Amino acid sequence: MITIAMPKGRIFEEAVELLRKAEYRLPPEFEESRKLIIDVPEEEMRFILAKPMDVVTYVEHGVADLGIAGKDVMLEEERDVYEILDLKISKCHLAVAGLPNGKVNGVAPRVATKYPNVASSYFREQGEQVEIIKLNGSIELAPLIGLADRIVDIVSTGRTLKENGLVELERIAEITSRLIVNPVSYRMKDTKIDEMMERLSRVIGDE
Ligand SMILES: Nc1ncnc2c1ncn2[C@@H]1O[C@H](COP(=O)(O)OP(=O)(O)OP(=O)(O)O)[C@@H](O)[C@H]1O
Ligand SMILES: O=P(O)(O)OC[C@H]1O[C@H](OP(=O)(O)OP(=O)(O)O)[C@H](O)[C@@H]1O
Repeated sequence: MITIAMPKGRIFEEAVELLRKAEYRLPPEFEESRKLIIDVPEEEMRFILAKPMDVVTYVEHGVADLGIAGKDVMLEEERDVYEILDLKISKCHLAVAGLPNGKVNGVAPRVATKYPNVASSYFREQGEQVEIIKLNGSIELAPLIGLADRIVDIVSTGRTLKENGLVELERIAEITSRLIVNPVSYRMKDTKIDEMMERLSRVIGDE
């Protein structure tokens, strides 16, 4: 039996589609129910459904053997898990954005973000002193309302930036979802995990 932590939200649908393409027989419960634990006995698999930021926690603690997590989450927190496969789904990038010709008042620009560690290390590497303001969502609001001078956030289509009159200033990192594994599970259940990697690798897109 193998336990996989799946992120609820936007990655979920693409991840389920990828698993089905790899010929894992997942029941309609995946779309239809509000259950947080879904057992698939014919595949000897158990799926647990978690918040995207929490998937790594379940895998690190070993209550899930595997998980699917955005690279953004992996970059934000150093965790004791192995990243074993780029699933090439939920593509987006992390970027610095702000108002066009936005002026900075004071010495250290204020940067609003859901990713305080990524933002701090990025600006440290740039040799720029900033004040980080942690938010949990609607990051684009911060410069509009005067909470921050810039933001560090996910950009996908660019629509949220555009519709809020913001512009991308610097690109920080390319993001896709990754298959992650608990180090002990990787040793104990290597045959089943390797088989899963092979099956997924065959159906992952090339772009
Ligand atoms: N606009 C986007 N387009 C594509 N992928 C995205 C986008 N925004 C985020 N992602 C990716 O999807 C992952 C999950 O995002 P999602 O919005 O579902 O969850 P969340 O914002 O962390 O959680 P919640 O909104 O439930 O608090 C992110 O970690 C990132 O890798
Ligand atoms: O470039 P786009 O295609 O417009 O996508 C980018 C937006 O998507 C994410 O937000 P999400 O929808 O997860 O909402 P949130 O603000 O609650 O995090 C991200 O934080 C951006 O705001």
